[in-house]
Amino acid sequence: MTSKSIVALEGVAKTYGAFTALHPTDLAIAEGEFVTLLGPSGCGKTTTLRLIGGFEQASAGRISISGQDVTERAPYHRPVNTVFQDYALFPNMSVSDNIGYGLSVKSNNVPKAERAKRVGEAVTLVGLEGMAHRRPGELSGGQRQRVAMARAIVRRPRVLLLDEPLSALDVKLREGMQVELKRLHRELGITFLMVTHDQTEALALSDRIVVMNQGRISQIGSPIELYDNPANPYVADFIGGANLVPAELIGRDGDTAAFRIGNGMVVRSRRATAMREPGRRITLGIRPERFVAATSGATNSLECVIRESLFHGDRLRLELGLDGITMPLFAELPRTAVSSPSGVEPGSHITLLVDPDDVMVFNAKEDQE
Ligand SMILES: Nc1ncnc2c1ncn2[C@@H]1O[C@H](COP(=O)(O)OP(=O)(O)OP(=O)(O)O)[C@@H](O)[C@H]1O
Repeated sequence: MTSKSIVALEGVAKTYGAFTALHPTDLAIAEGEFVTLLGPSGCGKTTTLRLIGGFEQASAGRISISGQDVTERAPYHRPVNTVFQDYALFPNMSVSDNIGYGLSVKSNNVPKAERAKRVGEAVTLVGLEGMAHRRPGELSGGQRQRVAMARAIVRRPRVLLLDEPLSALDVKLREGMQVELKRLHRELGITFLMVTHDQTEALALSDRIVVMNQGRISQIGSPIELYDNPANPYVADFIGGANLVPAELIGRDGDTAAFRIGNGMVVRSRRATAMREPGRRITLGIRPERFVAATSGATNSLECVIRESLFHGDRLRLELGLDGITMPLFAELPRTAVSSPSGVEPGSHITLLVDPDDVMVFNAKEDQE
């Protein structure tokens, strides 16, 4: 753990009987960071959060918060607080009583006047002025979410744990609350650790994202690092999406390597500087939005058959067939890039080009990561 880490996991693992939900994991989170645990259902992100919160006991390893070993401590004796997915509000208590509850319990008995002051501040911070006397049943989903946030921050934890905090909200409200979360993080200056399976949310909010896969950390990085330089095909596909195509190295010309895909088509990449051995099998990654419509025969162009075209407002998402490649490829083009309506009819042909700087190259073995 570095001196600036506020949360540190060293070799932390969790097993349930014979099943390993979290393999031995190291993770260091700096004070004030907004870190997101991201991954598909079952990858171990909630387990990691619950281990830090103290709701699960680690099977191995050590968890430190603010430099203190809390591995054996109960949730209430850790300087963290959790916002739960379902908010877990008391239905018969007012908004202000819900928010102040944590301050009034025996182990954390804050004097009444101080309690009222802190609750008032929290109510203002989350924008619930005028609603302090309502019960949760008299609030909208977004307002209930704000109560849950206020209740978690009123105890002034060093670290706020957020378990899919926006998942109960509809899409429009979610976007609004994402802005709120970001603002709260900035104003409070405390460390946020959030779990989500929504990559857009993770990209929009986080200083760093921890991408998890099958109980292991697959990559940690800033949103830009993960999008621009994914370490493996799993991250490339999970963050932003990528066409992953098996390929074979033909040779290279200076900084540009040439690969064969499908029935002999050639794709060039400038992102494979170390690869020299012709015949080497790798996986190419091309993001759908990196394709541009081109004229036939251009360098690094692919002749594709349009299988399906989906209208996305200003963009079209095309499902494409390539000779000798069984799985479909996807391209996202500006609507204006496809001039005639018949150009997107299923069965019609299109030439797509990709810049060699945008062709990612992964070792084939990394497919498993
Ligand atoms: N109490 C438990 N007993 C047995 N297995 C469990 C228990 N809790 C979690 N698991 C298993 O551990 C794995 C990781 O679960 P976890 O809840 O951390 O996943 P997750 O990535 O948060 O997924 P989700 O987004 O669905 O919540 C899953 O396969 C899950 O079935």
